[in-house]
Amino acid sequence: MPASMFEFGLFGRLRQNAGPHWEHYVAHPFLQQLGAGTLPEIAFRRYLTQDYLFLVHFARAYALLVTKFHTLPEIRAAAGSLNNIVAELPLHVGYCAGWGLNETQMEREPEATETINYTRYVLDIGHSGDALELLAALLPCVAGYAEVGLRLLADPATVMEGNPYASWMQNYSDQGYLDGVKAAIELLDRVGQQRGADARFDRLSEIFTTATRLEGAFWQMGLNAVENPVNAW
Ligand SMILES: Cc1ncc(C[n+]2csc(CCO)c2C)c(N)n1
Repeated sequence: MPASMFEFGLFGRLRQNAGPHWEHYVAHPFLQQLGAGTLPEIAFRRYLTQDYLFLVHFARAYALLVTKFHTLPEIRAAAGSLNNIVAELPLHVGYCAGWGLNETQMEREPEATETINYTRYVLDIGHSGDALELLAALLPCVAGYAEVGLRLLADPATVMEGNPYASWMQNYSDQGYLDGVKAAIELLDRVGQQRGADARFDRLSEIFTTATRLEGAFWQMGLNAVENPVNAW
């Protein structure tokens, strides 16, 4: 995927306006350790079990987006993303199975405050705003992980061989996933043109930047489990 995918259009402007919060998200120390293969397993387990719960609520947010559209191409695009999220879950279930955790146990894991903050924020934007505001809340998640995956693969400090997190990295640089991201960025542009994004940019940017900050906090939640394993499991 060319870098221009992330740098132009409405997404590019929102990303740019998020400034250091975006950089903190896509180059977080959690990711540097993950790429090097040195991330403590407890940090990754904390992240991944919470991400399972996160994705369940994110699927709900995409279902909400479907209801906000009135044309079949848009409905198809939102439903496609919903399907992609559901498709992402086997990766989580597979990792957790390796640690003796089955899906029922994952469902029962108490939600961390970081998970509640992020998912309920997005759902609140979805309930109180229109499709464009909801897309601004969803895009840091959808497109940010593509940037994360591509950066990790391009980083000379990344080690693939023997890295227990290699399949996680591959998942987010897979061509099928990147095609979905391109479609999501284009959908944001189209909906933005229809619904007056220029006049609403400040509010859209506030939403996008808040979701970006919540992504940074989500990685940090994983790292915090190293210092505080009592609350981690
Ligand atoms: C905290 C958190 N943020 C982003 C993603 C990545 N992600 C979630 S839904 C989705 C769309 C599927 O096309 C993507 C890429 C994640 N797993 N966890």
